Amino acid sequence: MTALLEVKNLSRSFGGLVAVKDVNFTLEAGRITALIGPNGAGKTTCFNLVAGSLSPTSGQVFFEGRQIDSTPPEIVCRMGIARTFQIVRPMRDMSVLENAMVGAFSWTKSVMEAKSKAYESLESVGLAGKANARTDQLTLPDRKMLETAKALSTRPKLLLLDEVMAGLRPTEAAGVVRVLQTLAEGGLTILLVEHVMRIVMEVASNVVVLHHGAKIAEGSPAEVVADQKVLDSYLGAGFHA
Ligand SMILES: Nc1ncnc2c1ncn2[C@@H]1O[C@H](COP(=O)(O)OP(=O)(O)OP(=O)(O)O)[C@@H](O)[C@H]1O
Repeated sequence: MTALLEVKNLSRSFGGLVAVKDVNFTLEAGRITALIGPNGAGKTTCFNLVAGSLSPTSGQVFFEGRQIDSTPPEIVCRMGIARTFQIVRPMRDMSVLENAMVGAFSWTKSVMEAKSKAYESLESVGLAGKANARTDQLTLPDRKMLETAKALSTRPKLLLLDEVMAGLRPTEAAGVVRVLQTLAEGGLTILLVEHVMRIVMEVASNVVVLHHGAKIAEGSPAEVVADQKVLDSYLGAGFHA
C-alpha cells in the first residue's frame, strides 16, 4: 500500500505545554484511520499541524512525498487535504447548495463548475434533495454532512473529520458511517477524530491513540482496545469491545 500522508517525529508546544510529542504515523490511501485519546490528548493539534493551521515545533509532515508542514492552509487544501471543524457553522443566508459550492472555489472560478461539484458532493453525503433548503432548516446530522460536503467540494485526496459524529443518535451516526465507508471505497483517505469507540471499531481499519500528546498505541481497532496502556489511560478497565 502507498502512504498518502506521513507524519514524522511531529511535536508542537504552546509555551511550556507540549501538546503533540514526537508523533509518527502514516495514512494509507483509501483507508479510514481514527485518531483517538482523552480530552487534551493532542488530536486537534495534530489535525491543525497536518492541515497547515499550525506549524510544528519540530518534525515533518509529508503528503504524497512532499513536505507540507508550515505550508499555509489554503495551499494544503489545494494540494488535496480538506478538513471539517468540531463546531459546524454553515453560512445562514446561503442555501445548502451555495454552502457546498464554497469549497469548490478553492480550485475553480467557474460558478457552473462549482455548482456541478457541489451537487456531486451533496449527493455523496445524501443531501442532494435538500440542495435548495436554507441551512437553518437542517437537522444537526444534516449540518454535519453539509460541512463534509463543503470539504468534499475542494476535491480532497485526504479528508480530516473532527468529531463529525458528536451529538448524533446511534441511527444517525450509522448513516454517517455508511457515507464514510462509501467515500473510502471510492478511494478517499480519511483521518477522523472520534470519541465513541463503537463507531471507531465499525468504521476505522487503523487506530492511532494519543495520550498527553504522545502516541501510545497504533493498530487495528481490536488491537488497540486490547492494549493495556489504552485501557489504563483512556477506555477504562470496564471497557468491553
Ligand atoms: N492554541 C493553543 N494555545 C495553548 N494551548 C493549546 C492551544 N491549542 C491546544 N492547546 C493545549 O494543547 C493540548 C492538546 O489540545 P488538543 O485540542 O489538541 O487536544 P484534543 O485531543 O483535541 O482534545 P479534545 O478531545 O478535548 O478536543 C491541551 O492541553 C490544550 O489545552
